[in-house]
Amino acid sequence: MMLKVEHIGIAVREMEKSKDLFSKLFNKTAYKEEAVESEGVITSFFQMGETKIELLEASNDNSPIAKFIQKKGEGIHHIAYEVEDIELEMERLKNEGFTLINDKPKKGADNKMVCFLHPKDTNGVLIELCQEIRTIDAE
Ligand SMILES: CC[C@H](C(=O)O)C(=O)SCCNC(=O)CCNC(=O)[C@H](O)C(C)(C)COP(=O)(O)OP(=O)(O)OC[C@H]1O[C@@H](n2cnc3c(N)ncnc32)[C@H](O)[C@@H]1OP(=O)(O)O
Ligand SMILES: [Co+2]
Repeated sequence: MMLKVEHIGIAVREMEKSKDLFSKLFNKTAYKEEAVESEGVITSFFQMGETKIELLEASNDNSPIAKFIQKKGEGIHHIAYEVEDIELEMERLKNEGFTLINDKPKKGADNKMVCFLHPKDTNGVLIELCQEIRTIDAE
């Protein structure tokens, strides 16, 4: 079951410049900056009540963020939903006919396991599912 919008991902060219911009806009600083090598991204998170804004800069030319910005420019990249049990949700969505981009959950940022649904099945919106990594899961 999808619990809430966990974060909205925004693709940016220059993290420092965008962090300053969003810090001014939100009147608060990012609570975390984290590189996710496997995704070719550097992320910065702003807590916005129940949800977050995730800024994403490409850390290499093969990054999906580099390709996105090259094609569409900076802007909203994805919507992430928090789920209770990511494997169960992936199974449900696969049975509903959605295309899973990764067939197993993978380590994301901010202590989450994540998976993505292809935007061709979701009205052109890249959807990310995330489940908090609970210590028991990590053992
Ligand atoms: C995991 C760390 C962090 C976290 O929160 O924990 C992140 O969020 S990391 C975020 C970056 N990682 C990803 O986005 C992984 C999932 N994305 C992908 O696998 C690709 O970007 C994919 C498959 C969505 C597109 O890759 P492809 O090589 O096929 O690129 P194309 O430009 O050819 O795109 C094909 C088609 O999809 C449209 N597209 C691409 N990206 C998006 C997007 N973000 N939102 C909406 N639509 C998107 C693109 O326009 C093409 O459509 P077409 O009609 O053919 O032009
Ligand atoms: Co994300």
